[in-house]
Amino acid sequence: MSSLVGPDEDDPRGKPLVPDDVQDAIRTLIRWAGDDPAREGLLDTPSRVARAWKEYCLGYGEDPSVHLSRVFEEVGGYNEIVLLKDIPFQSHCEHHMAPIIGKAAIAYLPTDRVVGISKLARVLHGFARRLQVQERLTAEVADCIWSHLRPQGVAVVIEAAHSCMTARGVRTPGVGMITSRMMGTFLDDPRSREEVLRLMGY
Ligand SMILES: Nc1nc2c(ncn2[C@@H]2O[C@H](COP(=O)(O)OP(=O)(O)OP(=O)(O)O)[C@@H](O)[C@H]2O)c(=O)[nH]1
Ligand SMILES: [Zn+2]
Repeated sequence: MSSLVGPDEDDPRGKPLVPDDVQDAIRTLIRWAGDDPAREGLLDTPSRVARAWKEYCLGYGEDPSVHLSRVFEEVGGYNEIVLLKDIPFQSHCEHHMAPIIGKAAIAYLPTDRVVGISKLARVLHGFARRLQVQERLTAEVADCIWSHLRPQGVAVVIEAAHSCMTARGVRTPGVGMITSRMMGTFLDDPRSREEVLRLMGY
């Protein structure tokens, strides 16, 4: 029986098997789009597409907050903004399942503990590798850091291009969507907010 979780033991490259009904669904889509799923070039496409989608959606298999469980408390009393900016990410919009490609800036004002900076990017990717709207992605990243790190403030700004607007529909290339979520100090204190936005380059 085929399974999406285990490796394909017949395949030396260990690719996961794709269930027949998933492949059939992609064949139906190819046919509906106007091509012949039985032609040679498309024979392996259904399993490739399915595996690609499993990879785009890896976030469903993880709890991004686990990345924030390892904290460092010996930071020499550092209590200023920590900012990771220009973090590239990819997601897919839940309306069209089309790529969202952008960058994020994630900042927090620590209380008594910090996390390894790579973990902020891991949290972002954990939520981005799902079907999303940009507003929810922004909120989920900020809320996760807020509730698991308990800092004085969190600021997340995401800027992205939506392929559903550039490659189809309104077909307006070059347009960017910006979303932000400010929490704690960055929400309450205009000067902290200004400072973090300036450091982010906005
Ligand atoms: N707010 C928000 N809207 C999004 C996001 N991603 C895609 N959309 C929009 O979702 C909307 C879906 O609108 P619908 O009218 O249901 O779908 P549609 O007929 O395909 O719309 P068009 O894209 O205008 O052709 C579109 O306006 C998209 O631009 C997102 O992350 N946030
Ligand atoms: Zn879309």
